[in-house]
Amino acid sequence: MGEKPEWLQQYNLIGKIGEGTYGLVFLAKTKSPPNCGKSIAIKKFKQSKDGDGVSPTAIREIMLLREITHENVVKLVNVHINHNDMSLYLAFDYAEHDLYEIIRHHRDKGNNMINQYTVKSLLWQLLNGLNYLHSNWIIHRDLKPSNILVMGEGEEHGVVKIADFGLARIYQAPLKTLFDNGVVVTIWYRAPELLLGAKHYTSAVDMWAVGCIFAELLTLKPLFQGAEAKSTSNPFQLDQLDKIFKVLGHPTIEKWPTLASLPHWHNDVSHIQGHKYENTGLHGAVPLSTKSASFDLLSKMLEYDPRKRITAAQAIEHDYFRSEPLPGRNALVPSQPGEKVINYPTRPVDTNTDFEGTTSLQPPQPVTSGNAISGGMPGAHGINSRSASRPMSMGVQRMQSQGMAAYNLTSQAGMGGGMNPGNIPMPRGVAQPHQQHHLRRKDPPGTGTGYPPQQKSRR
Ligand SMILES: Nc1ncnc2c1ncn2[C@@H]1O[C@H](COP(=O)(O)OP(=O)(O)OP(=O)(O)O)[C@@H](O)[C@H]1O
Repeated sequence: MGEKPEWLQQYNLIGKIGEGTYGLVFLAKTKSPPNCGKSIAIKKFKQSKDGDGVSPTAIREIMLLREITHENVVKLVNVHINHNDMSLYLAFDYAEHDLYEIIRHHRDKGNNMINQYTVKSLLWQLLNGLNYLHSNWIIHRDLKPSNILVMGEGEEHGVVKIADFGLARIYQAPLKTLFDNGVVVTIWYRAPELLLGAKHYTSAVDMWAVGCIFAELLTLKPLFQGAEAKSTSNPFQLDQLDKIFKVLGHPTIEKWPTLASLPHWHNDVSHIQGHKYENTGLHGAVPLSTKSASFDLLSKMLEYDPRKRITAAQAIEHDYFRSEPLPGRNALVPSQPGEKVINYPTRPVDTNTDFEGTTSLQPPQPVTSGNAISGGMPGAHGINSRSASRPMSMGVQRMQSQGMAAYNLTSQAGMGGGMNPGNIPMPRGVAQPHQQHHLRRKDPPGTGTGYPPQQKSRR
């Protein structure tokens, strides 16, 4: 194990909490005031095989991410670059839960459905955060249940935080390279225009993913669970399209005029255009009345033509959110008086893994302090079944990290080994337009949205 980097000395490293596309995620606690004992999630980004460092483009993007401040977007609190190997560490506010685990918890309890109030509150806050990101010209591009975090006990209990935003752009540059590694990423939430070969991402791809997640919250099952084709440099995923068409029917040129210009629409004519899909309909896949506001909203999120797909700004104004039960800030409170509070499992922590990813860090220790952790950490003595069956076990292999060109940090004034965003205020309470700190990029008008007034009392 190497020397503990100097910047890390401000934290007590507790252990590993997860592993994703870009690297490992650790739980740490701040040592000194004012936030002594506060839980922090530190992401260590993988090095490329060549040991390349952080690219100038990545640095620029990260500088922008530091300015993101919204109640429904996870806060990037610190950036560290390890000069020895030019590896990158991002420190985020810690969230105890995520939608992947919440959905799994309900499924494991015998398909015990998530209550309507919780579904609506989770969805509204997800859209609220997304509206903020889109307003700042940030497209997430990899929205899925494990990237949608929910705060544990404390002042922000039950508040949704979007994670991993902007990272796809830093590490995945052009769409094509996503597939060049010959490994597989989750495609269940991928929009049809991307599956059909569209070269550019628009914010509509995120809205498609939200539609898939909405349906999954309602049914506890992924809506379009395609089998991923491996080792292809081609984003065309026939099985995933097949799953979509089985539910929604074929897209047509009449309804989606630019369809004909998408490369893969022509590539496999016999499969794509020739196949007949019988008895299709979204109503068969979700337990919603076709006349309900929820069905209307879901259909608008799963609109084939990305230009007609509902935007986040439009969605938060939809009638679904204006009818009972109204959405609230704490999505995890019981929806009815007398209803039982659900104790979602806390994240297990592997205390045997250090920042190098392998060595024994310290003897296993109970983790009880800190404001974001509730009810102890059942997995504090090693990874338990919860993390063992993270998305990897859903048959999804991980994409390897992209190479990062070496970057001479000394040329960047003020970018030392530790870069604290400093005094960006974190809004407390429900995000209001005036509380949102927009990025330097140009903001379109009318972008911020608070809860509808009648919802403010709900906790
Ligand atoms: N700020 C955070 N607080 C608590 N847990 C987090 C935080 N950010 C990420 N995690 C958790 O760490 C784990 C790994 O996250 P990561 O984003 O690296 O991968 P992923 O979302 O599972 O997959 P991918 O990176 O491939 O999209 C997930 O369980 C995720 O919910």
